[in-house]
Amino acid sequence: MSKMRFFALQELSNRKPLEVTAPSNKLSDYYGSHVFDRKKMQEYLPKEAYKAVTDAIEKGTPISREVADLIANGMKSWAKSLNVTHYTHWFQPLTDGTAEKHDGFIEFGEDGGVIERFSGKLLIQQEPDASSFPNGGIRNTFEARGYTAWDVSSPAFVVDTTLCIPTIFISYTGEALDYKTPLLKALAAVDKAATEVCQLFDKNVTRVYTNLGWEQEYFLVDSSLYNARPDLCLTGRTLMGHSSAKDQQLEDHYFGSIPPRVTAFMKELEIECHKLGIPAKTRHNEVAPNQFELAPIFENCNLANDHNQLVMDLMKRIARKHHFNVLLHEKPYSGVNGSGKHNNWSLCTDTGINLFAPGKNPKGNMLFLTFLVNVLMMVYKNQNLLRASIMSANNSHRLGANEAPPAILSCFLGSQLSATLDEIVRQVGNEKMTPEEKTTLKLGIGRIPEILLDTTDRNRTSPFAFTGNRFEFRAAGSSSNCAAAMIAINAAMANQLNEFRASIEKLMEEGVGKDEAIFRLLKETIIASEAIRFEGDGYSEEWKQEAARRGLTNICHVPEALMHYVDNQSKAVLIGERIFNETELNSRLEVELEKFTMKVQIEGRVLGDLAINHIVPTAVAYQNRLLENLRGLKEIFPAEEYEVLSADRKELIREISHRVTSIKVLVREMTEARKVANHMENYKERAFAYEDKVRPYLDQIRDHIDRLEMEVDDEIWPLPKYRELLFTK
Ligand SMILES: NC(=O)CC[C@H](N)C(=O)O
Repeated sequence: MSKMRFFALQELSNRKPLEVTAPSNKLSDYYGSHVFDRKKMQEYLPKEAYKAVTDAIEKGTPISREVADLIANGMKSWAKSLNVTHYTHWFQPLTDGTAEKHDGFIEFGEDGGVIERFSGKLLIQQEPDASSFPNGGIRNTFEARGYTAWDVSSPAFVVDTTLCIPTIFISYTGEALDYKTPLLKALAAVDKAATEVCQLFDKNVTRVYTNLGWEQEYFLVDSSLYNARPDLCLTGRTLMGHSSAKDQQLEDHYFGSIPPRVTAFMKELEIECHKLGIPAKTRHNEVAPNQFELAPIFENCNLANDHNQLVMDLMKRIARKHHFNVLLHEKPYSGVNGSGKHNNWSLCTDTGINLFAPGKNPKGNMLFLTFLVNVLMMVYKNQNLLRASIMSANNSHRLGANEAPPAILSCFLGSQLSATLDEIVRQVGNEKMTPEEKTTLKLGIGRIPEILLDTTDRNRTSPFAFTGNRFEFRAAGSSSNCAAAMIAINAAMANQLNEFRASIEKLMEEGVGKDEAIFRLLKETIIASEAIRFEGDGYSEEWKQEAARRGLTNICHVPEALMHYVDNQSKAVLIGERIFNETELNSRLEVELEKFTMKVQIEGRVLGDLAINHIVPTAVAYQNRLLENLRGLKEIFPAEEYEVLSADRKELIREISHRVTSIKVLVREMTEARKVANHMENYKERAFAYEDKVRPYLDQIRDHIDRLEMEVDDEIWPLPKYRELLFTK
């Protein structure tokens, strides 16, 4: 093993950036070339089939079997033009990735000869085995079979020689087993609720779309080094490793010049993204050494999320070509920045209004303020659901550490906008407002665009920050499926908007005018949600105390945070808005808890193995060399001098012994703790036991190993060190 580290370092010295050439100098020549978009549909589909697809996308009308056959045939013809041989339903089970099973177009024709066919039936629906994917107990109670069904709103695309059809994935009995199904429901719920609120202001609005712009952070590490670190290979993070003398202290990596091998990787990644119609736009070095970011232009949420899933997959594949491994884990290295996947979220009407951007007149601004204030209330009431939606074994290492938002939810608005809200509270009285009062208020509200233009500040420490025309949910983790956060946020927003509208209608029924009803309710909501507004440093210790005083929750314990998926408020939102039924919600919780348990279990096993089979033998070998040295010293020096000369080595031998013993004891105890937890019948108890009883050992064992790393001869240390992992370009 120890040789691996040195082979790896040797191999590295010969690496060169790969040559990457774009298919054309003009991006538009190949942008979307691998997507069955509207233009290609028009070209490859008969008129009636084209109309059926666009109707299905826009109005949700079902597609008949006959038409599906026509569409499938057209799709196949297009795919053949790209030398495609296989097709697959492409879906997003509750794992950390996507799923696909390729089938060839090959079939026997009537005369027994071989033909290539793709039927409407296969396009629309397929039946993978649901029991082999995480299903949170649904499979135990029902049949194992599952269905994948075509999501017409996301276009088919070609990767390599396979035609991929985005689908939802449900059980035989109709329960969602994926991220896409509830996401589509949450998007529909917020569409309906937001449209109804918009109609209080503007009857022309008939739909509200959700936009998502994600920012994918990641680390790259040379494949040779990666392969020499079993912990990286098996858990996605380093379970040990003393910090490098230099890491990100000098802040010299962020936005720095991108290393040539990385540029080559990024270029190829972007080309592949563009072929797939993924509007990749921004690339840069992130804060930690060897950390980078890719961000596209925002898109419709469902499509944006498919694209993010696709990008994560592309990254892994393209990185390998460039002799890199991409680390999507939220915290691959302790002590330096982790990786987030900030979700930029906005709502937009079919009349072209961004509901999180101030309007051109007081009326438009009232609409903006209404949505803004409802977001604050949504976050305030659903802090626990929002946290549950992004909490995981991985992300728990990131939250609250090295420039990542804390586990406390709060909203940053910027001081000016915040002051405007306070002003509304001040100006709206408890009595009926006079026309003059209303005019003054509206005038004030009318000034919002000017205010925002110059003064939208940024606050990197806020988990839910307003950034001028959208909100940025910064707590989401780099390896996660954005859908988890988007389901929670959009469902919660739908719920909040429904309540808001109901309250307005009630006031209006009681004879209060519409404007006044809105003002009053805005005031009430601003006051009620005040605790969630925070403009200061979200990383500071004071904020933790202040947040506690405000009654905000701060839950770092993973199972405890996840349990809030099923608290009363979360149920009111997720079941109330019909995103999940009771069974689905419980199964989701079970999947998340089990995922947590298994990740910690794997980490425990890997660490145990590395500690006992790699680190302890290395430490003992070094100790033997020290002993040898002592014996030599003793031979040639008089006793008194020997005592003086050998003192430090004796101390080191003692120290190494102490650490080796501690590691052995701790690994044994950790294994016992795992056994106890594994025997627990109930998955909730098991997850709690893993958090409370198993996980603490990981840090304790690591601590001894990291100290040994500083003591043992570098030449025999078996695992690539942080300085090598972080600084090799
Ligand atoms: N520059 C940045 O925005 C750092 C973000 C940080 N990597 C995170 O985990 O969220």
